Amino acid sequence: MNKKKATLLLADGTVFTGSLVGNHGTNGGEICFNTGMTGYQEIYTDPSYTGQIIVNTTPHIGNYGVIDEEAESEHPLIAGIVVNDFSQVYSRLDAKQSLQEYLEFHGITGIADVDTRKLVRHIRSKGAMNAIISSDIEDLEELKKELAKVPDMDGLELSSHVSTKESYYFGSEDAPIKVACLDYGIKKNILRCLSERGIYCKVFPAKTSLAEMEAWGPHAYFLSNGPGDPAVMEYAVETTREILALDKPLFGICLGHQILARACNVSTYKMHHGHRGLNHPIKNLLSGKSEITSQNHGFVVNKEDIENNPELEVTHVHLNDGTVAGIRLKNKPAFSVQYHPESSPGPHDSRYLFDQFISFIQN
Ligand SMILES: NC(=O)CC[C@H](N)C(=O)O
Repeated sequence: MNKKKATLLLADGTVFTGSLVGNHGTNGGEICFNTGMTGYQEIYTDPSYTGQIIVNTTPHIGNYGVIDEEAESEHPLIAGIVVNDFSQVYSRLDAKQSLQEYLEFHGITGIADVDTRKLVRHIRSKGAMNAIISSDIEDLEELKKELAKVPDMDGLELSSHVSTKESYYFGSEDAPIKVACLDYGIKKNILRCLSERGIYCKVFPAKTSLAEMEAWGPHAYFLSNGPGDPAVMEYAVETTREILALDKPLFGICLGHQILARACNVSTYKMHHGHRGLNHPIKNLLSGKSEITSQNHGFVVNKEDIENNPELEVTHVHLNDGTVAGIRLKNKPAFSVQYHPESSPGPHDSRYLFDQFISFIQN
């Protein structure tokens, strides 16, 4: 097969060449890598990756095609993909489409035949940075100019752009518990995990006022995952403070965890290259048990700020680097985790957190 050439240029000037996959074009974003061996479709459709170029460390991508049920949102919002061995053919009876067709349909540009081990080692040592993929522009000077236009993830607010425009319902209307979910870029599997446990969800746009959500009469609140920098989401922090004042149960995942922390005057900061994969070890400090978790974050909450805050407690730590992976409020039914108990993809070790949320609501 005749492959069209593509170029990947990193902000520090490093160049990789390979072949085009997906739609032809030029697109930039923050480059990051995910170490999961499965789940490319869920990863590409997770709204938290908006504006990011994803490098899959697992070499074989596309081999099982795509299937509607595995999309975590309606459209992939990623800025591109970088893979080693891209499979144009797929082997799965249920698959609807090839990954090539899917990426083309959604206008996503990617590059294959890249030495992804070398690239990942580079990102690991140099840290997160912007990059650009192009199948159209070969001139590096011209590509550098395009790359310079790509915004920095540090200080970027994206949630309000990816959030639902209108509120909607998820789950059974007859379910006994009503939870208001603030959509900062919510993954579908979170809604499935909640509704499977007897929760009727109403998903609200990121900037909905507390009064509008309270008018529905929810028993509890949920703060979703999402893209961008939590430090520039003052609107979400304000609403979260108002929710906390109600004393209703509150659960936050990933970006939602960072927002809850910020609402308690805890700062957040950008990590060197983040945590993205399906086998991140976490220790639950309350039970003493470890969990293998699914993760996708580039920002993290400040541990010292939590330790200096008498209202807060660190409940989970990341065993690779000691960063905070979970917190709770000591005097309120509010808690959050930096990782993904809904996984999809990933192990199900942390699903108990949804049950914990239910028990907070029932008590
Ligand atoms: N998955 C998420 O919610 C990501 C949160 C945030 N955008 C980060 O990168 O840290």
